[in-house]
Amino acid sequence: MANGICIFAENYNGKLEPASAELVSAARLIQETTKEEISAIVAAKDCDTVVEELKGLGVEKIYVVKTSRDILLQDDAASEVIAEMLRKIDPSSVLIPATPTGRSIFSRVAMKLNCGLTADCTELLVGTREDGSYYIKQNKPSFGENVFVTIITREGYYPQMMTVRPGVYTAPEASSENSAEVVYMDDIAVPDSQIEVVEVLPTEDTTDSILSSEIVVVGGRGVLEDDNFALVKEFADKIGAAIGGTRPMVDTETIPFEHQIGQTGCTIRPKICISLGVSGAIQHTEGIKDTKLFVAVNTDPNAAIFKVADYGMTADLRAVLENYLKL
Ligand SMILES: Cc1cc2nc3c(=O)[nH]c(=O)nc-3n(C[C@H](O)[C@H](O)[C@H](O)COP(=O)(O)OP(=O)(O)OC[C@H]3O[C@@H](n4cnc5c(N)ncnc54)[C@H](O)[C@@H]3O)c2cc1C
Repeated sequence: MANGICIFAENYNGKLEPASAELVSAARLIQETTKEEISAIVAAKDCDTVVEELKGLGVEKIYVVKTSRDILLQDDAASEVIAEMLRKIDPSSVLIPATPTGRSIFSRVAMKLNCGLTADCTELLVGTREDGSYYIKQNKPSFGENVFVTIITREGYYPQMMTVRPGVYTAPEASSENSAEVVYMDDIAVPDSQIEVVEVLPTEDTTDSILSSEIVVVGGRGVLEDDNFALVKEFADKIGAAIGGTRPMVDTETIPFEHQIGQTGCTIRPKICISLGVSGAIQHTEGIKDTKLFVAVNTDPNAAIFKVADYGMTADLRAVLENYLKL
């Protein structure tokens, strides 16, 4: 009988990807109800540091296939190895970061294991069947991000597999007091790959900056008038902030989708968030609710954004920014 919550430990150069560390928190929330063991799978050449990182985060059991080469960019070989690991472990659910690597490898793993794969979840909840068994409610935006749906893996098909959008959960604090059982699966062979990795280049992806920045300036439709956005960029530069926005900012291609904040965008947890010309729709404020200090500027004194702001300013954002930039 399938049992246990298993996390895919994505890693590069001997280090655990932050998106995989966040999954430990998602697994703990599931564990509160199902009481299952939390495990992780590692397939890597340099796995020692990754194993230590997972231990520190509170993973209870770590399954390792130590490889002679890095295989996570070789989807064919990696999916073969991971599918075999999961056949032996037989977990009831597998949580995977919704990164290009996670999506790419696990679509192949799902085929090999003849099970489903829900992509890009933004919330995982636990449901209970009449017979007392549990299942995962895999919530995610769908239909062009216009509706929010709950997907359930068909009963009897295990493991329930889902990729989870980075930034939705916060990684737990690591502790050197945590310990874990480490199981080396030496009998799993690593097959040859048809993929040769020629060179790995750093990307210019700025998503990281919005997820990790301590200060974020968020623009809404109010920023789209005149050349307000140029002022916002100048302001953000001056205070060393990353720029995020609401859906209209993405629809008008003012910012890339990766910088949309909210239910169907990303979740941010900066120390300071300055919101400019944003009305405060619930679908947006969901993505900023964990901000430590939240300041909002809006011309409409009745705007909903003021209900969630720590400090509100009923003012024209242009006047506010121009005055600040004169300082
Ligand atoms: C299923 C679903 C998922 C969604 N997901 C998301 C999501 O992830 N993220 C998201 O953002 N939205 C999302 N939306 C859309 C959301 O409902 C709102 O429509 C959107 O957040 C509104 O964006 P806004 O505040 O920029 O624009 P508006 O609601 O048009 O508000 C603009 C605000 O700017 C103010 N303003 C105008 N000019 C100025 C000025 N000069 N100075 C100061 N203030 C000014 C106005 O008073 C107004 O309050 C989703 C909707 C659905 C149905």
